Amino acid sequence: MTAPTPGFTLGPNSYGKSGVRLVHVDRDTPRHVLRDLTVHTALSGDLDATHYTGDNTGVLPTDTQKNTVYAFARDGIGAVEAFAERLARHFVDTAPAIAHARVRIDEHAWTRIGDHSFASGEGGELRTAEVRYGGGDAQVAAGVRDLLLLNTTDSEFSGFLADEYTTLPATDDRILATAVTATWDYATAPADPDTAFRTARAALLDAFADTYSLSLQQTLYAVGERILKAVPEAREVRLSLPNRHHYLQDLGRFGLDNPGVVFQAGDLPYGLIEGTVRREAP
Ligand SMILES: O=c1[nH]c(=O)c2[nH]c(=O)[nH]c2[nH]1
Repeated sequence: MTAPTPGFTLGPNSYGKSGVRLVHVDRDTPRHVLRDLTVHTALSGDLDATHYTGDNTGVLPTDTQKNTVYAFARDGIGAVEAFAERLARHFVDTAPAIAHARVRIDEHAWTRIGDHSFASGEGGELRTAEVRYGGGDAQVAAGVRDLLLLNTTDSEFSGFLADEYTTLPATDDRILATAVTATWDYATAPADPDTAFRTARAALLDAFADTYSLSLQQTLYAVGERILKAVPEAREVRLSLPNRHHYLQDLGRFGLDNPGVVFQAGDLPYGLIEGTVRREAP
């Protein structure tokens, strides 16, 4: 379809429902299982008409997309990656104008405190999944967001470039703290996405805990490499690591020493260290 006004054209576009809040209770046994998800859908395809003329023939409403999330949840959810893929395939395979679907899911953790009682997960960590489907194989990614990690020692930062604006002192012992966002793409979908997720998360934690860090960049690489080693299906890991600075407080004013005991947790600004670690073709 041609654009209504010569000289202008529609660029890439998508539409969907963001923030679909879904809570699922499995009551099959007295020990209930609680799942708490936020689902985001984004569809694209042959949608020139709605943009150019308001002809909505090909538009599957975002309200319908939201309803589909709830209807599909009635059968159970399973791994978030699998649930996202079910939805993505449905939208593309049933809506004629829709050629591509991206479904993202954030899973909110609840900690069991009884058969039907739960407490909120610590630190607000989310498990994330993202599926892109355009016919053929789905592309599946998994990850975590806001996973708070902190090492009280085994972290240095020195030897950096210094110019006339540099005031940062070199340190051979600092707190290293971050809120990890990590996403790993699967080259082939793992047979058991929950096990793959747990393996990747454990590798991430181990790498953070046992890497003697000379920079957060070095830690980023170590974490990414450890995930790729632990999960053979993972092809690439993308990491975003805010440096949650902790400032040693000068207690000399009060006649007190401070051998790495009392810190101010910084807020803004923060360093943001981001990078991708890839598996090379053999
Ligand atoms: O691990 C670090 N990497 C940096 O690039 C950086 N820059 C900075 O001021 N502190 C740090 N820490």
